[in-house]
Amino acid sequence: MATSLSEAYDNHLQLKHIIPLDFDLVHDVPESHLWTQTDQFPHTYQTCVIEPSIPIIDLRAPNVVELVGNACREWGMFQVINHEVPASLVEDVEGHARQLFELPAKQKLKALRSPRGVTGYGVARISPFFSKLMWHEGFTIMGSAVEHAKLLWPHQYEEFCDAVDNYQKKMKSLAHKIFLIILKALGLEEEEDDQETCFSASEGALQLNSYPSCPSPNRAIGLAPHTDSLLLTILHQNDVNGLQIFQEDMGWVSVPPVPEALVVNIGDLMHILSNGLFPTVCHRVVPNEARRRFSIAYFYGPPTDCVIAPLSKMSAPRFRPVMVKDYISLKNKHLEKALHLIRIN
Ligand SMILES: C=C1C[C@]23C[C@H]1CC[C@H]2[C@@]12CCC[C@@](C)(C(=O)O1)[C@H]2[C@@H]3C(=O)O
Ligand SMILES: O=C(O)CCC(=O)C(=O)O
Ligand SMILES: [Fe+2]
Repeated sequence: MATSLSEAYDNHLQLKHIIPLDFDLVHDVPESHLWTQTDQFPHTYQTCVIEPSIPIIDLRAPNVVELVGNACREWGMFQVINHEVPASLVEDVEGHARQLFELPAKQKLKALRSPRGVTGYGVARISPFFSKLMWHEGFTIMGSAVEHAKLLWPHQYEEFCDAVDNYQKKMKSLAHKIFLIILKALGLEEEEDDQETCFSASEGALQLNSYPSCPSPNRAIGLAPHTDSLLLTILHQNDVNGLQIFQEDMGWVSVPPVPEALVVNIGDLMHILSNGLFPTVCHRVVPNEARRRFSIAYFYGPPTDCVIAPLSKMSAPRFRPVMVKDYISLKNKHLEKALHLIRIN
């Protein structure tokens, strides 16, 4: 029987790795969230001084394949405009996310993720890998959000559900469109490769992120450095800075919010498909002292029983074939080391 995306993520967590801090109650960064002096800060805190900019690509540009290909090779990330997702829908979902995270902690805990579950309210899934907690709270949706939304708003959950359903549909078709552009950039014509057939039934997950304003932003982290696991991620950010990507030669580079643009980044599975040609981009979020940041991330991935391997046209494969669900388990256990475990040396 096919494994669903949420089943693939099933692993048992302790409550301390699920319940976020009640940020309304704190006026300083508690010990549990203090990230200075930890040897777990994987890279320096320093941000890049000359800010190079991540490409902004018009999806209607005649040379879109070339632009996307260059951005994927050089950055593993780009922003898209003219993506045809209505601004009103994005604003609507952002408004609902704001309403959700502004509920009193007691109310939000009603929709807490279960220790084995993947959907609902809680800290980021990567939290157990770090000794310090993050200045962040999240709400994960896979498929319908009804079950959890009913617990939050027993009488008016429908508006929330309709908005996120609609958003997921739009994201899915946009993600598929961008995925096909990326395949073309890799020199593959539609339906040329067997793997593509598997991808046509791709799945997705939606993550609402909230990063409350932080009294001491240099001593806390919004979201610790990580790469996204699936094929690609499409992100909307509100107008509060915070997202940064790590580039070997430059350090941390900010990804500024651009009105109406969506951020696209390569995930681990795309890195494998491209045989390492496209980097899976390491990113993090730094907190803001004055304002609360919101983001909405859509993760696009193939069905979990699909096998992922470098595209057949690539010579000298650098990764061995892996089933999506097995890669997810590896990532759940080993985080960023997962990619090395499937590398052919
Ligand atoms: C479909 C996904 C993708 C997940 C896991 C699951 C649901 C939530 C996603 C995130 C969201 C926050 C960062 C991340 C790294 C995390 O901790 O949870 C993401 C992760 C991944 O890209 O692996
Ligand atoms: O909030 C952001 O900008 C980043 C979110 C993110 O990296 C994620 O949800 O995986
Ligand atoms: Fe991410």
